[in-house]
Order: sequence, then structure tokens, then C-alpha cells
Amino acid sequence: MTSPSRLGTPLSPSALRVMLLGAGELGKEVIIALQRLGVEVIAVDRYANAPGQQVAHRAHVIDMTDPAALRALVEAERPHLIVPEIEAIATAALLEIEAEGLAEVIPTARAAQLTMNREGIRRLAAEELGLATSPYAFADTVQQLQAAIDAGIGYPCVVKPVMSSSGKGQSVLRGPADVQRAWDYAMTGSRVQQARVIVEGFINFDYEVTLLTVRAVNPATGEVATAFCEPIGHLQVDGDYVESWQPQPMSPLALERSRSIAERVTTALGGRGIFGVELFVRGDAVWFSEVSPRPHDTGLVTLCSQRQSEFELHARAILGLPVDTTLREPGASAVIYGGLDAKGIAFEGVAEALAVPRADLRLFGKPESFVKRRMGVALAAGADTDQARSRAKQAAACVRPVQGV
Ligand SMILES: Nc1ncnc2c1ncn2[C@@H]1O[C@H](COP(=O)(O)OP(=O)(O)OP(=O)(O)O)[C@@H](O)[C@H]1O
Ligand SMILES: NCC(=O)N[C@@H]1O[C@H](COP(=O)([O-])[O-])[C@@H](O)[C@H]1O
Ligand SMILES: [Mg+2]
Repeated sequence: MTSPSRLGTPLSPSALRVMLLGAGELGKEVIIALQRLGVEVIAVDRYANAPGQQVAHRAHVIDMTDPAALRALVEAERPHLIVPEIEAIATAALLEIEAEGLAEVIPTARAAQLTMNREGIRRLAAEELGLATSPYAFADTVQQLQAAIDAGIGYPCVVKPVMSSSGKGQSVLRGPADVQRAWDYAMTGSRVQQARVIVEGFINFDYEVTLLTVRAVNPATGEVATAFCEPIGHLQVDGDYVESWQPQPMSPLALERSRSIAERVTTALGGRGIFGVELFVRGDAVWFSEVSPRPHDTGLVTLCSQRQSEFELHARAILGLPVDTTLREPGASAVIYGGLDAKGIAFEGVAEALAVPRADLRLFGKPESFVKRRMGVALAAGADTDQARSRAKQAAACVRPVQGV
């Protein structure tokens, strides 16, 4: 399908309608970018008042893993573009919707399907494209898991549900005593009822990066071309990102290899939009880990470091508009967790946070806080990433989530 050729007026017959499937903190920023271009936006999530729903034209709450519910909503709203914002979606329904020409799926329905399940994207990357990855195997029972580790994966290794994100259900195994616990934990963290895990050999990397890669129409040629952002370095705790910074210095060879991997995997997935390509680096060696065919949480830093954030890049790319991936200045982000289980929480210390030089905040407005739920992020620019990181962490530490009433 060709990209949308013109933009209209929201809430009128000329409107260009975009439906986001998932409306968390990442979708909220995409929606704001789309709203600025006069796009009509419909935000869908599994719960009411999700962050992106608070800034969209319309909001719907459905079980997005239910193919009938998803299809009925698409038929009722008739969006031109469907933008998956999370992985847990009835992707078979998206394939049908795309095949029938009912709506265009971003970047493609096949990309959403392949990346929803770690098995799909891992087999594509390692077995079809021949990219370097950690050694891996899949297991449906704890016995199969043990057998795969004994047959060659070894220890340490990492076990993850095939369908999960943000580190949910993921653990590192140091020896045979950890196997049962890792299996049980994976079963609690799986996004959908599926007793299947991936076990990966542990890569002892020097650092890891997200290489944001954009597939957008080049106005000079009219063809889709690939552009890269500067690499983003990040720190993960228990499989969830806590800090990110841009640019991450890399050797010329490691950067070249990273771009080559990113180009190959995103070309194989196709379509238009931004991709977060996750890579592990040791010296000049680079391993592909996984890819999000959508903005990446570690890319929140681009809100303060790039001319166009990853959210603006996604919005422009999906609309068929030109993109600019230029870094403006070094920046960093630091996550603000809920720290308590409560609804309608409040935030103290915001003025102190914003008094930190070059600091900024995003408080997502999630209606319910959990101890380990990401509720906001601090951003900061600096002369270099060390300064930006220390400012972002300082600003994040000022913000204190408390009971709302
Ligand atoms: N094989 C591995 N070797 C070493 N570290 C790993 C391995 N797999 C995962 N990790 C660590 O755990 C982090 C999270 O893993 P992964 O990206 O697969 O999980 P996820 O649940 O998809 O997270 P997200 O949705 O936030 O991207 C990685 O960024 C890395 O720090
Ligand atoms: N690593 C993926 C990621 O960061 N996704 C972001 O988190 C939201 C879910 O948050 P929740 O679990 O707090 O509802 C998603 O909607 C997306 O914005
Ligand atoms: Mg990841």
C-alpha cells in the first residue's frame, strides 16, 4: 500500500485516522506528534485512561489479544493506519485486516507478528538472515529446559517467556539449582497463557545499545530508505531499562557492524516507521538481541537529545514524510518507578527536579501505580553523556511518588 499522500482535518471527512493499539508512555508521545500534524487519533488499550488515551481524539478499552474484538473495533473506526504500540495483540487479525486492504498496519502485520513472539524474530534473525545471536533453544516444559541447557546452552543462561516484555518473567540461571525457579517465574511473567520459554546463553558484553533505525520515504527518490540515529547506551536492571544516554561511543567497526545488522533485520521486516534494534557489544563483536518495530523505551532520551525524537520520527515515517535523525546534543534519561502500589498517586519534588540544569520530566499519568511500574522519566541534556546522566539521575531522584489523597 502506498503511504498517505495528504493530511486532512481531524473529525471531518478529510481526516487521516490513525489507531494506536497500546497507549502507554511511548504511544502518548507518538499521539502528541501526530496531533501536531492534524491527524485524528484513536487510542486503544486494555485499561481506561491509559496515558495515550488522555491525549487522543477517542479512546477504547478492549482485549487486544481477542481477534474478534479487534476486528470489530477496526470495522467501526475505519482507521487508515494501525500502529501497534505493544506486542500482545491478535496479530493474526492484523494480517487479515492488512490483506483485505481494510487498513495499513505499521510497519507491517508480518513484522508485528514476528516480533510478538521471541521465537519468530529469533528464527528470522539467526536462521534466515544468519545474524550473530546468543546460542538459544526453546522449551515447553521444565524438563525440556533442563535438557537444552545440558545439551549445550550451559550456564550462565537467561530464561524468558517467548511472549513478554520489559523483563517480565526473565531470570539469569547460574547453575542447575536455578532451573525450576526460573521456569516458575517465567510462567508468572508470560504475557499470554503460553508455557513456552526461550533459553539463551549469557553474552558477557562490554555494553549494550539500542540502534534506532527509521524506514521512511526519501523525498528525493520517493522510495523508502533506511536512516540511523546515534546509538543509545542503556543500563538494565532485572531486564527492565533504568537509564539511557545518547550517543554511546562505539568503535568504527562495531558501529558499522551494528548498522549492517539493523539494516538487514529492518529491511526483512519492511514497511515504514522506527525500529529499536537491540545489540550487545564486546570489543568489535556485535550480537543481535531483539527488535521492536516501534519506538523503544530506551529511546525516550531522544526527547531531549535529537532534533526529532523517536516519536516524531515514527509519526513522520508512517505518514510518508521526510525524517531527520540528527543528534542535537548529548542527553540522558532516568526512569521514575511508582515505588508504591496505589491508584491516583501524587508526585512531590517536581520543582526541585526541574531546577536541575537542563532537566525535564515526563509524568505519564498512569491511573494506577505499582512498585515496579514505570510512572515517569527524567530527561537531561549536558556537555557530554556523563554530565547528562548525572543530571537525569539527580532529577529523577528528586521526584517522590506518594499516596494521592
Ligand atoms: N542472552 C543474554 N545475555 C546477556 N544479557 C541478556 C541476554 N538476554 C537479555 N539480557 C539482558 O536483559 C535485558 C532485557 O532482555 P530482553 O530485551 O530480551 O527483554 P525484554 O523483556 O524484551 O525487554 P524490553 O521489552 O524492555 O526490550 C537486555 O537488555 C540485557 O541487558
Ligand atoms: N519495553 C516496552 C515498553 O516500555 N512499553 C511501554 O510500556 C507501556 C506499558 O506499560 P505498563 O506495563 O506500565 O502498562 C506500553 O504501552 C509502552 O508504552
Ligand atoms: Mg529488550
